[in-house]
Amino acid sequence: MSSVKIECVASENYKIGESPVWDEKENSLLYVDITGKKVCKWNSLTKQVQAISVDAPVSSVALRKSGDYVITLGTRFAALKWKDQLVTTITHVDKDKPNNRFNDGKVDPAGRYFAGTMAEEIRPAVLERHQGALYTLLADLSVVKHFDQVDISNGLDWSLDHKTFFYIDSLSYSVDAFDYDLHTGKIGNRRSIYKMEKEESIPDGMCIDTEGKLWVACYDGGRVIRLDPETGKRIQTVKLPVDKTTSCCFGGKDYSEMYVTSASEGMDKDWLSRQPQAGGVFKITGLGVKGIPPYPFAG
Ligand SMILES: O=C(O)[C@H](O)[C@@H](O)[C@H](O)[C@H](O)CO
Ligand SMILES: [Zn+2]
Repeated sequence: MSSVKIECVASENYKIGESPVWDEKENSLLYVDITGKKVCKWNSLTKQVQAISVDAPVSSVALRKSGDYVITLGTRFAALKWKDQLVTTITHVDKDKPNNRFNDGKVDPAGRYFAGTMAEEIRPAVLERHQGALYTLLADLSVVKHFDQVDISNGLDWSLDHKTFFYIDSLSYSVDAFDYDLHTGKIGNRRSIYKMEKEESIPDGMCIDTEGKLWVACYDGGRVIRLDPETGKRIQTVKLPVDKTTSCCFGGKDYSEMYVTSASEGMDKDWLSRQPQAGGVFKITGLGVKGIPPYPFAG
């Protein structure tokens, strides 16, 4: 049996750390601090963090085929040139909703960038309901809207055979599945595959492993849980030393390490003094399971 080890690799008390994504070419973990308005890069060789400040809440970052990155910034999809620290808008969504921002985003196996929106939070998980929608940015830089009435658009990933899309709208306390057509990028036949237990609190970011099992970060639950989408059962729980675990991805050598982001926003002094690593980024080793490389945006 492997023994699970957890280490805090970046302890900067980010406000809302999110969207971890492994950049193999750079031996680095990319992630964002949403309300801290920063895109960060942690170099696994030097252990140093580089950060680029942006002018709006930045909720996700993805690799790009042509090099560099794409991000969701406010209600915009934007291109990020790391070396030049240059951000250029690609396109806007939710133009009629000035109080909205993007949240989690991820690229599908065909290179489409999926990302959803939500109303700005008054405090964690408290916001005007049903304001969000799920979008895709296509390689030709056009945008498709899949559905609206979303509360907090969150974790997303695809099954290993690319026939299922997994999705979390946090306030439904459910992990959902859709049939997925990789050829067209269309989704349908929504159903719930897992309902959160009370102590797991709010489902947030999510990723898949090489065995087709889902890992879900539990916001206010201080853990990541491993789910079998076939049986709808939880098969593992890994607790972290912070409550506000926001998202997870695999990275490192052969994608054998898991990286977990967390938040500190919304915690009072007392809570923060009990959890000094709140807002940190964690590396979990010894899980005995690997992940798959992130797909780059095709545009
Ligand atoms: O990390 C995110 O995805 C959101 O932007 C956060 O704000 C939390 O998820 C939310 O507060 C809990 O639902
Ligand atoms: Zn999230």
